[in-house]
Amino acid sequence: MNRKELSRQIISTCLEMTKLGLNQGTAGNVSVRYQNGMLITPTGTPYEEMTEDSIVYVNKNGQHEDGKLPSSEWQFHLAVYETRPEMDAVVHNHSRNCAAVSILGEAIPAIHYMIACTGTDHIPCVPYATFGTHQLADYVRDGIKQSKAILLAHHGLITTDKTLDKALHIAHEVEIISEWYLKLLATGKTIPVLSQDEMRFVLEKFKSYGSWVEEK
Ligand SMILES: C[C@H](O)[C@@H](O)[C@@H](O)C(=O)COP(=O)(O)O
Ligand SMILES: [Zn+2]
Repeated sequence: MNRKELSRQIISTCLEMTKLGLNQGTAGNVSVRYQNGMLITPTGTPYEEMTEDSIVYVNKNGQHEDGKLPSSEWQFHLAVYETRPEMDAVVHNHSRNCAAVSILGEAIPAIHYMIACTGTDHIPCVPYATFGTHQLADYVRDGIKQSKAILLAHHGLITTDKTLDKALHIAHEVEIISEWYLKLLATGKTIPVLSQDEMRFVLEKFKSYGSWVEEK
């Protein structure tokens, strides 16, 4: 796909993220793998104001094209592409329930089988580091090896997949799961979780189920 088309897809993913209630203000950023690096949203720009020309090319060494400033989180986007060569899209947001759960600094366990949409049986949470830092990118590099979705403590969520649609779809699912988890925690009761065997079974079934099919 050419740069123009990919840039359009990035902007429509951002707008869809807002429509789904997954973002507010200028929080969040979106990228796709492109040539020897990535195309990424500009920093601090409301999604409604973005045009194809606003999208920034950053190469794999972190150099960006002149006259444009990439997202402050360009380092963690590159870290995902380095760590997961099979993935081509990254979505980051501060959705309400994901950001709230991230403050606990703990993984979400297998409270519901839909967690399997992340490719594993829990949603890991990486430690806090200041936004836009190398340290945060290092935490992301570690976390994203385990799952297509990771919580960033005191911050939000990152998802990755082969396409923007899929990465956004996972972000939406994880937001709903986070909401369920917060409701369950509020009961004060012990929360039952699915067994590892059951989650392994669901993960297998997802390989041939609907939009969760793994493309080779
Ligand atoms: C302060 C920023 O909002 C930070 O939280 C970053 O992680 C973010 O989500 C948006 O930053 P950019 O506009 O630089 O992409
Ligand atoms: Zn952020």
